[in-house]
Amino acid sequence: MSSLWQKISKNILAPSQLNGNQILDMLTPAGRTSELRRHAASVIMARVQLIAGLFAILVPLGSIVDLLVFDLKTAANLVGLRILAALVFGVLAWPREVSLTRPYAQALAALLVLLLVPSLFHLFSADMLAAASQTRTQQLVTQLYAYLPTIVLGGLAIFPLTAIEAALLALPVITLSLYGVILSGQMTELAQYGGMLWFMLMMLGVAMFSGMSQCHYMATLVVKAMHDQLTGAYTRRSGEDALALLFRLNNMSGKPLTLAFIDLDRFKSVNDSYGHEAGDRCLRTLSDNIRHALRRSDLLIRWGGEEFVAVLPDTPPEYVGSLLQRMRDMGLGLRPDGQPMTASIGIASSMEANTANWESMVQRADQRMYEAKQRGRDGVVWPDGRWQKLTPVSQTDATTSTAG
Ligand SMILES: Nc1nc2c(ncn2[C@@H]2O[C@H](COP(=O)(O)OP(=O)(O)OP(=O)(O)O)[C@@H](O)[C@H]2O)c(=O)[nH]1
Repeated sequence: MSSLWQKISKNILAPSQLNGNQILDMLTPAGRTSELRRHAASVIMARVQLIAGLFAILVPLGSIVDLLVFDLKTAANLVGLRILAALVFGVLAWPREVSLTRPYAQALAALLVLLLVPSLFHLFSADMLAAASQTRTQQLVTQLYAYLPTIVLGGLAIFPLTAIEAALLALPVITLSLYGVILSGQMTELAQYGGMLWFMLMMLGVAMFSGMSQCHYMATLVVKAMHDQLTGAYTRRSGEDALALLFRLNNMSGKPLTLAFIDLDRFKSVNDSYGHEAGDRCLRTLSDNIRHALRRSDLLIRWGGEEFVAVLPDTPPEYVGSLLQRMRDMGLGLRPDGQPMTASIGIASSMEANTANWESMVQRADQRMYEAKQRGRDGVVWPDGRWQKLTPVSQTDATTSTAG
């Protein structure tokens, strides 16, 4: 058993360089970050809408086959079912607002409806089709209808789903399909019945593997695209998206959102005197230290070269004092000459008058940071215009000893 596991880990897992956490992430969505969840939701929703749009057109067109192959009553019933299905597909394909609070649940619900429509179609038509299948052509078309749920399971393969999600979504499809088969009395012989089930499970297996590898690929891409390579903070672009979302969410719930615009002081001199590599190390240390001081719910965005924006949801400006205290206790890191790095900080709050959007918040925080520079650096300018020195001279030595 242990040699089998060794072979699997050496030949299957190792080449793809997956660690335990990544494998777990492909099995269950439990550990997904909110940004990954949001991204997966938008991919799933876009694909559901695309397929539903196609089906809304193609499903009614299939009526031609029904009218050519079956008697008028059966064909009319099938056309009725097709129109109903096309309507549901049309509703699914209709452009809609993405849920702000639960986009992932919304996407999975839409996907479940997409999967259930063909399965229900099969369930409601199976009995009627079995009774109406007299000729060879009719039997052939009926058999094709019986493969609908299997095709649906195969279609799951295009969605970035974890193994457990794919299995749970497949469960109602398989159950309805088997129920339809039993109901129609088409496949009473065990061999045929089992063969059908086996085929469905194979399709599900393929869909699970495809979904899992898409999950892994998506996670790798999202992390790479959203985070700055050097500092690990959010990139400006992904940070703006996250900030826009947090602004809306905090506004909706009436909670305050606070921004701290942080700009390293006299950073050019580090590059000029010690080189770009040393400057990069300082930026990494600064980012690590700020992130350590932040809470899990806060974001750090690298806004530009040595400028960072800390986004603090559900935080009134007066609570930012404790963040600054933590940053002060930890220090921002040391310059190559051993001196503590300092920063100028501007604070802005969503609770200030005339704060229509996040852009105006960033603009205010930026202006206040600039003001902090002009007032001597190493300090904070608050929304009420108050100026506060960040590292009192008497504490500089203590900061030096704990920093970096
Ligand atoms: N090493 C390194 N330097 C960078 C990076 N991005 C921007 N910089 C440098 O950051 C420096 C910013 O300098 P300035 O805008 O003049 O600001 P400053 O020297 O920090 O002075 P004040 O902001 O006025 O305190 C420039 O020398 C940039 O080249 C980076 O990714 N790595």
